[in-house]
Amino acid sequence: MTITAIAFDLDGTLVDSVQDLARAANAMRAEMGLPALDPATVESYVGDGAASLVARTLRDSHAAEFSGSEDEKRAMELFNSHYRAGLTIATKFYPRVQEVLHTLHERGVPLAIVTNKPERFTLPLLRELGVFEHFDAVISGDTASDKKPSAAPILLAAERLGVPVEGLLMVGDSKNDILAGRNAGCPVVAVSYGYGEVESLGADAVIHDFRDLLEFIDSGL
Ligand SMILES: O=C(O)COP(=O)(O)O
Ligand SMILES: [Mg+2]
Repeated sequence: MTITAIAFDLDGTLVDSVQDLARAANAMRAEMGLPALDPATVESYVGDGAASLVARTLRDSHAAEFSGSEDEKRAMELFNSHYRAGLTIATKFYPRVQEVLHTLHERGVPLAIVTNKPERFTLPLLRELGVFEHFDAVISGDTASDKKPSAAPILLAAERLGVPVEGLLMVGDSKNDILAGRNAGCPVVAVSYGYGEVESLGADAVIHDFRDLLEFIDSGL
């Protein structure tokens, strides 16, 4: 397998954003007269984009999906404004992410972000963390025709990077990332430290430390 480019998931893979997501969700809940949720509960609701996160944190239920009710619309507006005002208060890169991104960028490997987070958060977050310039394509949850687990955002990333999708490695922390990679026909590496349980989902490799990505890539480049 020859890897010519890499697409990274964002939340749970490059950055731990749970504290800021939980703060925004709880600020929304407080304004709606609801008690706070603990960050671990909010973490379990992350992965399918902001609308799902808002519906789930509003109802405190994994089964909740955004239906467009007046309550949900108000919750969405509140969440959006609180999260946009504090995208990187506590959000941090996981260990060794910056050094590996820098190494890959220096080597000239085309890099993309493929996240379910909406553009209005993804773009300023990458800028605030100082890594926006490392990426040749940024595909957010509302950039392509559909979100992960659809293949659409990965196919769009490959098109924008100008590489065949078979050589684009998808790196992610959740079932959605692995399924999207499989649906797109590209190799997949899962990280074990993120928000999803990935050990038995059929990724080509599961890594526990971000630096192990270099070894995986060097075996295929
Ligand atoms: O915003 C989300 O729900 C998850 O985002 P991710 O695709 O970067 O993990
Ligand atoms: Mg993720």
